[in-house]
Amino acid sequence: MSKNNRHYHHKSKNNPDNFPAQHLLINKRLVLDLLDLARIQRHETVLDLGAGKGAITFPLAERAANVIAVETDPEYVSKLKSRAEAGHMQNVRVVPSDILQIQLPRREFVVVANIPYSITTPILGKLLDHPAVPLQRAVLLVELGAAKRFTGRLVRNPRMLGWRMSYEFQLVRSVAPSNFSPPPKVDSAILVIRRRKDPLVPPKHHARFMALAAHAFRYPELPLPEALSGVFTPPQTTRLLRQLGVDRGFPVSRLDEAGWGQLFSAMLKHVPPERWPRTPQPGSGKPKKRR
Ligand SMILES: C[S@@+](CC[C@H](N)C(=O)[O-])C[C@H]1O[C@@H](n2cnc3c(N)ncnc32)[C@H](O)[C@@H]1O
Repeated sequence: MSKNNRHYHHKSKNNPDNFPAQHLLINKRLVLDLLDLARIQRHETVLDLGAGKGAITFPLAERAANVIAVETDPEYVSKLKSRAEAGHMQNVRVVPSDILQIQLPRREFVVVANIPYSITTPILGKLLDHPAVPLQRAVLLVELGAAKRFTGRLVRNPRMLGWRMSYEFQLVRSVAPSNFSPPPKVDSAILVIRRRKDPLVPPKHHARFMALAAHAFRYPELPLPEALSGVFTPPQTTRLLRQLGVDRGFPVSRLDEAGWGQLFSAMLKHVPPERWPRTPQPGSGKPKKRR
């Protein structure tokens, strides 16, 4: 082992905080369940984000055309590489990078991963913020609390709403800490994310929809008419509420994705563009210094 490797060995094993969230999967049945849920097809490219020693990577390689295993811990990276070489698995590519820095495939891909829980939202953001990213499905192990938030009936933030307009989220089941080594302190869950065949917002209008959602969620507790004030006129709001089948006190956070789809189409159709909420331009929030 080189000096460098020894250093990392020491870092990752004796001081796990340097590589957080190294809770490796030890239940092979659970790995197979994840692969079954992902319905991998022979021609597909699959990403394993936070590949560890390859508990998911190598079973994936038996089913998919290409597997991209992303891992930052150099000790695990070299383990992954030697295992792929020893098994003559030419369809496994090990990418020694931070998940948040990688370039995602330009062609359709799937993700199956036991991700580092500490960066769950940034990972989902990378995968789901831009509908042009060709993610088809993701089967993820995440913290149970996070899975509940992503699948809950109430949506209180525009980013999550944006994701849910293009993807369906399903909490399949909870997973006990005993399935990992070392066991995490929290319960986990299998979260499945599937791209909608018909997105509720056409990708070309995504930025416009996000501006409307940001406007409406300024105060997530507000009833719908107040949340939409400044966009729809009072008579338009009355018609919209009737169309959605809700009353004037209905909180904006309770509107479901289909309701948001209707609301957004109504805006495009009936509201003149000068009243559509604008996405703030970078830097536009700060007043310019006077010379
Ligand atoms: C929960 S473990 C899962 C390991 C393996 N997939 C398994 O199930 O046994 C998460 C892995 O992600 C790696 N990791 C943590 N942060 C990362 C990051 N920002 N980019 C890439 N890998 C990361 C850790 O080193 C760890 O191996």
